[in-house]
Amino acid sequence: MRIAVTGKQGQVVQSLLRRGAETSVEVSVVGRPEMDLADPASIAAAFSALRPDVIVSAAAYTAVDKAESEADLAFAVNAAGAGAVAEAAARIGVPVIHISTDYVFSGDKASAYSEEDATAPISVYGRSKLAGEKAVAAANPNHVILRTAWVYSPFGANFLKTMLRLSETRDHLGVVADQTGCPTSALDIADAILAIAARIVGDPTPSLRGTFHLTGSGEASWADFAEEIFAELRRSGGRTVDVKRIPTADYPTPAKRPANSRLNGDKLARAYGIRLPEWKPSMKIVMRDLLNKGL
Ligand SMILES: NC(=O)C1=CN([C@@H]2O[C@H](COP(=O)(O)OP(=O)(O)OC[C@H]3O[C@@H](n4cnc5c(N)ncnc54)[C@H](OP(=O)(O)O)[C@@H]3O)[C@@H](O)[C@H]2O)C=CC1
Ligand SMILES: Cc1cn([C@H]2C[C@H](O)[C@@H](COP(=O)(O)OP(=O)(O)O[C@H]3O[C@@H](C)C(=O)[C@@H](O)[C@H]3O)O2)c(=O)[nH]c1=O
Repeated sequence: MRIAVTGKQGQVVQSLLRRGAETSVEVSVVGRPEMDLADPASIAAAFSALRPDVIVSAAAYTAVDKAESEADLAFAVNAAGAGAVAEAAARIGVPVIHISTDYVFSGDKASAYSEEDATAPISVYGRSKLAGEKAVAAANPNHVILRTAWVYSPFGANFLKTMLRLSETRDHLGVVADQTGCPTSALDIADAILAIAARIVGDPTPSLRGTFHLTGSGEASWADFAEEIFAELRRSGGRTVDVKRIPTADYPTPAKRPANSRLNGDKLARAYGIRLPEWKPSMKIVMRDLLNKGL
């Protein structure tokens, strides 16, 4: 199977490359400077020569706070750009697997969000990603939209790596305890993408198409996540860092984040038999990878 994925250094694209190297799946990356999602003219041409079986749309403008002051760029990349990638897939007759986010929800619901729940993003990033979902669905009926959340990995920038970096200079950290979600390893996402791609290529079954939630199993607040990271750091002989559990109001940011980001993964489990592992063991795998590299 040949997969073309958008982006180069991103967490999901790097995880797919690692998994591709471990399997017989051929993963090609399509990204800047040759293909810029903010430049529609560069998108269509980028895929035809590769002749992929499936296109994975993993690149996005992901700077949640910066998006508040760069809305035009966030929408160009996450909405128009994502739509153009899905259109490129439709033109060459292949499915597109597009990655979206928990931030399409407001966070007001008391329990985990299902795919049927109403979207109501509270940030520019969330609104741009929701517009991207709609553009993808309109451009290519042969689509799988995977909403994931709180992604971490040995690659790129993420909360886990931020915590490890801060641990080098800080003994105490205030971390918000009233936002709840599902930490998700990009390596687990890559495994799921490969399994989904293998199923949909050549199988037109309608129940395999549409929007699905895909996150690590279990749940945590950002403070729980940080505490687990520092507990693992300590177990590995690293420094001790105390987490002060704080309310969101004590950590002001330009973008609002949902208080409840938990996603219910039952639909994906029913359609594909896929459920991601619990977040704690997956987190330990990623931490071991990072600590072995000396980060
Ligand atoms: N990170 C998270 O916590 C979450 C992410 N998601 C979604 O998952 C997907 C993957 O996220 P993740 O791997 O973390 O992303 P990263 O932030 O790690 O990487 C972003 C990727 O997008 C690429 N990119 C950004 N702008 C452009 C552009 N104008 N043209 C071409 N490529 C561009 C980057 O390119 P380059 O390689 O050149 O830097 C990079 O490869 C995204 O759709 C994101 O919205 C969903 C939920 C949570
Ligand atoms: C660094 C830091 C953050 N925080 C808080 C701020 C925020 O509420 C929360 C997470 O902060 P971050 O900015 O790292 O994460 P954020 O950029 O909001 O992460 C999001 O990224 C996008 C791309 C998504 O799609 C989401 O699923 C989600 O993963 O932790 C603290 O409380 N203390 C700290 O020291």
